[in-house]
Amino acid sequence: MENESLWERTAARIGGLDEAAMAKAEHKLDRLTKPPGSLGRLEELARQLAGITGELKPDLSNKAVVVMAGDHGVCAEGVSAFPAAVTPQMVLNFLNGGAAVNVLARHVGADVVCVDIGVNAELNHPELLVRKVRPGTDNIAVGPAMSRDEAARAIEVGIRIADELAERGYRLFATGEMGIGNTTPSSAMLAALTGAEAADVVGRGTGIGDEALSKKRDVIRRALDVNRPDANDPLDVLAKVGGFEIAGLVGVILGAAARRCPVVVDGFISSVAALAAARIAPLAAGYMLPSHLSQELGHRLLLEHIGLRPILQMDMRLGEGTGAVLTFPIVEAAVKLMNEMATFESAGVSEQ
Ligand SMILES: O=C(O)c1ccc[n+]([C@@H]2O[C@H](COP(=O)([O-])O)[C@@H](O)[C@H]2O)c1
Ligand SMILES: Cc1cc2nc[nH]c2cc1C
Repeated sequence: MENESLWERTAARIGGLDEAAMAKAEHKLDRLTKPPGSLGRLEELARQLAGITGELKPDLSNKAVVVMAGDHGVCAEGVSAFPAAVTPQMVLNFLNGGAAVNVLARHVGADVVCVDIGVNAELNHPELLVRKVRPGTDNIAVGPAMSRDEAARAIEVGIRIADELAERGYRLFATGEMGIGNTTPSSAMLAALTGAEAADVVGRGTGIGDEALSKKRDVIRRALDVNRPDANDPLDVLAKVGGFEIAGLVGVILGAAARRCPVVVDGFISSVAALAAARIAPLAAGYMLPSHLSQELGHRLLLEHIGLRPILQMDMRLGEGTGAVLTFPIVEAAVKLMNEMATFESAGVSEQ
């Protein structure tokens, strides 16, 4: 429709997985020199990647992790173990290549794309994508994080970045984020979207103690009470109790799915973005690849709601896209196995 915005048009463009390519992948996997199904989740991944890309041999070697950074007004309530000033400091760390995600990205041959979508500082660096919607959200404990229009704009920032990266040849994406305080809006969104009890989905984030944890639970209850987000309207939930980097990642996921590119979903915050993306466009879930199970309380439940089964369990809870980047080699290995292994016929191995 002509009057539809970019995010609505993008969501509408997302199609189902390519069933014919998945059937071909299944047939191919069953001809390889191994007992049927014996490569377990790797076979599942190979099939899904065929369904996503429509190819049995997709070239996924150009990989990027998009790290969206934003600040949160709710930090004023004392919900994090770290001060908000760490957000811009960590953005500079990403740009200087010194953060965990940089090390892991170098290790697996992926690029880190850092985006300022809502950091409360003026940051300049030749490699920083400055797409600031506003320097930080408002405090969700007293009112909405942002306007509906800002939420839509933040989603569209993510869509445009996925588009630009796909134009530059990137084919495999990972979600990453940085934002002191962002486990609070993430838990609020999770409770709002699923109806889960706040107490069951609020964790320790960067490592708060018992006192701050009970304050954080109270802040989330107040945020839901004051804002009354509409569970059936994901944009309303994002605007009222979300964050700019979360909305930006919704856009990255929708943009990647619309271009038939796989996107590996990182930890708790990224998974909340994935849940919101799946509520906006249910078919987008097919383009998501799981990564790890975060230690953050509520992540297991969250992944169950999206239908993602984590591949790794490393007791991580860092964010930045670290778990997703660590999963890249497994994703690439799945494609290689399907294409480089000998078949029973070619290797002269008896099947029975
Ligand atoms: O990805 C996760 O599962 C995860 C779990 C806990 C914390 N984090 C990171 O820690 C920050 C948010 O924690 P907090 O305590 O400030 O809300 C933010 O920068 C996230 O990237 C990330
Ligand atoms: C140091 C630090 C690094 C991070 N990376 C992602 N979230 C983070 C939070 C903190 C506090």
